[in-house]
Amino acid sequence: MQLDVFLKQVSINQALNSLISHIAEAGIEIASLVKQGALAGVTEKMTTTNVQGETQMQLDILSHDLALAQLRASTVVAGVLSEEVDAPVLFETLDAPFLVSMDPLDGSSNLAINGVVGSIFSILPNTGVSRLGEQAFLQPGQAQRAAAYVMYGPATLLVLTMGQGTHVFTLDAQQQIFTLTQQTVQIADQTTEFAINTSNQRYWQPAMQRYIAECLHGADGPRGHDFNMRWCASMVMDVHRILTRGGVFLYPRDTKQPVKAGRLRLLYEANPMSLLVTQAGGASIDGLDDILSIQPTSCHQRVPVLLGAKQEIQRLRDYHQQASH
Ligand SMILES: O=P(O)(O)OC[C@H]1O[C@](O)(COP(=O)(O)O)[C@@H](O)[C@@H]1O
Ligand SMILES: [Mg+2]
Ligand SMILES: [Mg+2]
Repeated sequence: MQLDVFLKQVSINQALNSLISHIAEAGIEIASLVKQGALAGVTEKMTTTNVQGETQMQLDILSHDLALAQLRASTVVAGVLSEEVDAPVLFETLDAPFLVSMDPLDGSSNLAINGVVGSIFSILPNTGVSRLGEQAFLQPGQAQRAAAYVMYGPATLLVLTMGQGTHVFTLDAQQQIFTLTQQTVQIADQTTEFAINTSNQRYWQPAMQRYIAECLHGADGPRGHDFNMRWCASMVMDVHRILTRGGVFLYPRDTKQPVKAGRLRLLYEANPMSLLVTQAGGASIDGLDDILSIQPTSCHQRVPVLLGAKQEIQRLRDYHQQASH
């Protein structure tokens, strides 16, 4: 089933359907640039840094521009918060029904090694951006109307939730149309696979030290079985693996840079991914609290992210609760 047919079947909200179609178009445009690699200059670094102080890749900027143009063209978006700009971009359509928070290119360090990258989108209701300005974006993740990522891998995928399950669409490269290939994804409650950047181990808190130590002890330790490990350095790819074959993805709080609560950004990485994962039967916490219930305090706020298999995330929550007493 093609994306537009699917949208008509599951939602009568034409504005939302149109917005998702424009996000899909942005994904198709970015995918064709990614596939050109060095021929399109996408592996080149810029001399500029973004608001996070990270060196931007040429494709970070191009993806931001392409996605912004599609969101503006939809006419149903009032403003866009992007990883690549300091303050939200407000459109002339200030009373339009939606706001979008986006990471136009996630995992961009992978471009240099021809690895998988993606784009992440969070769709929020417009609760008054004309009055509130950037405050209007500071809504908890549970307010999201939809969330999606586009994954630029061997195949280009659109993974979407509108609050009724998480669904996977694959791009037909010939026709340039997304087609439904997996409906209502379900993440298994248990897993024997974890994803974490262990080079940060010495900075983790005791609860995370305990969880990973127990996994590494495998069959000889308290868990009684061996664990496997994966780390793609691309949240889109790591989350996609969890949606398709299970597991947990962990980017915990650490003391590496004490001013940062975690590495990932709440409004355009943690929240949309948490909605996609919870809609697939998984869980997502910052250690103690559900990510989707966190009240944001600033646009580029960082947050620890532990998401995936429900029972493992509950175990992690227990360990954090025990350590906090
Ligand atoms: O470099 P590290 O510590 O492995 O971090 C990888 C994480 O950083 C990110 O690349 C951050 O995203 P950006 O590339 O959009 O800044 C995530 O995709 C990934 O999970
Ligand atoms: Mg990112
Ligand atoms: Mg990015």
